[in-house]
Amino acid sequence: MLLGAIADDFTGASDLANTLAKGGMATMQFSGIGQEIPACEAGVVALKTRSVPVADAVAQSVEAVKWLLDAGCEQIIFKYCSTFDSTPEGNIGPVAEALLDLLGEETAVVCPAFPGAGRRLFMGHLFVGDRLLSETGMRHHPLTPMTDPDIRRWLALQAKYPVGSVNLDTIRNGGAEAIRAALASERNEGRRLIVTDAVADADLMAIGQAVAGQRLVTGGSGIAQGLPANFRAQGKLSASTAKIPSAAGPAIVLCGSCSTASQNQVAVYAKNHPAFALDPLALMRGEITVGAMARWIDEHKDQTPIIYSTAAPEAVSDAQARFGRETVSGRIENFFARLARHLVDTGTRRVIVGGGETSGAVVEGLQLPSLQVGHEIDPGVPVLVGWRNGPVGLALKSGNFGAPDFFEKAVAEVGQP
Ligand SMILES: Nc1ncnc2c1ncn2[C@@H]1O[C@H](COP(=O)(O)OP(=O)(O)OP(=O)(O)O)[C@@H](O)[C@H]1O
Ligand SMILES: O=C(O)[C@@H](O)C(=O)CO
Repeated sequence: MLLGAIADDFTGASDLANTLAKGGMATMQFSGIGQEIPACEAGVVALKTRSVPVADAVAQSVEAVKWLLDAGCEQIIFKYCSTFDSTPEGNIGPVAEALLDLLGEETAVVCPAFPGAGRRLFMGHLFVGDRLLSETGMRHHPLTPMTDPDIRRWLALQAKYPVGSVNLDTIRNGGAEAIRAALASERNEGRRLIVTDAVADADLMAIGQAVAGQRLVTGGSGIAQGLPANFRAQGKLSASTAKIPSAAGPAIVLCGSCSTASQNQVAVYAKNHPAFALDPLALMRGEITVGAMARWIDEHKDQTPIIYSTAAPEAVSDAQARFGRETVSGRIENFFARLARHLVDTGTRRVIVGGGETSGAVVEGLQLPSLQVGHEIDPGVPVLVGWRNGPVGLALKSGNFGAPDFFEKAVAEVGQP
């Protein structure tokens, strides 16, 4: 393995794995660490550290990076959300600093930009589409409300070392060489985490070139766009990547995401497929069992049904107020995980999941330690293949990613070699 990465959630991991695979690296996604490592050039460890206490996030991240270094990785990516999901305490700053210390590096770029998904960083300010981050729904995120679009200021709250920046003028006027000089100048001023602008893929390619040989790079999946070329230039990549195995058989769509994009995607898919709305209140009362759900799915399996807990914000708040946020989330995630395991053990071979936490629960429920990464379905969402009594095809969709017809496309593409 040449390039190793840790991602702070599961859909984020497959987003990054997708970028590396598109860049021509044979890429694997790992659920946690410690498993046997199949032959690959890039490996992305999916963690669930976005919203855990700072000390846990740091400890898990350091442990995972040590594992990647033992596997031979020359460069490490710390992948976080393209909307910089974090609180004034962390976890992005403290994890990045712990990794700088571990790797013996003085600086690392900080670049959440992902222009393909509308996330652009200009003069240190993060935009989603044409709005500043703090003017989008992210302002009201239940766990990581993003109330300041100035990533330099937000990161400075979390970081113990001074924060620096490289702006777009430098990138556009001088390319990789100017970026390297600007990073060196920031380092000489004692600034260690360097917020680096990028509004287009070409900016990310230039930054990628500039950070060749640096041990740590941090950002959204966009920051990885320029990295495979560095390894290719050194003749380290194999010319051909192995095809992923096909996974033929019944498919199921499971959506636990309540994002605006997911609500629309569920509505579009439900027009042409059997759809079961999982009522959290009925689930809490024990009125819905995995067995009964599986029987309903079996009756409709020829039409690839969708099971979703996706609901409008008022319904989500109502369920949370009655039972507590953690309890409801945990019950729904646990239900999806057990359902997925039951279905896969009884013949389902393709599983499409909406939502980062939901995806983490399902992959852990299916006990899939390693996933091969195939082609892209929509920006940031690749086809994956794991192994549980044979190949299992998957797509793990981040809440806000994907076109309105994402689920239909995923059903058509997941399982294809
Ligand atoms: N109807 C509901 N009421 C209360 N909680 C719900 C409901 N439906 C889903 N949830 C919970 O909300 C959370 C949704 O998080 P998840 O990460 O899966 O989606 P997301 O936040 O849209 O995706 P991402 O993290 O990729 O942006 C899960 O913990 C899920 O169990
Ligand atoms: O970067 C993103 O937006 C996604 O990969 C993600 O992390 C969603 O949770």
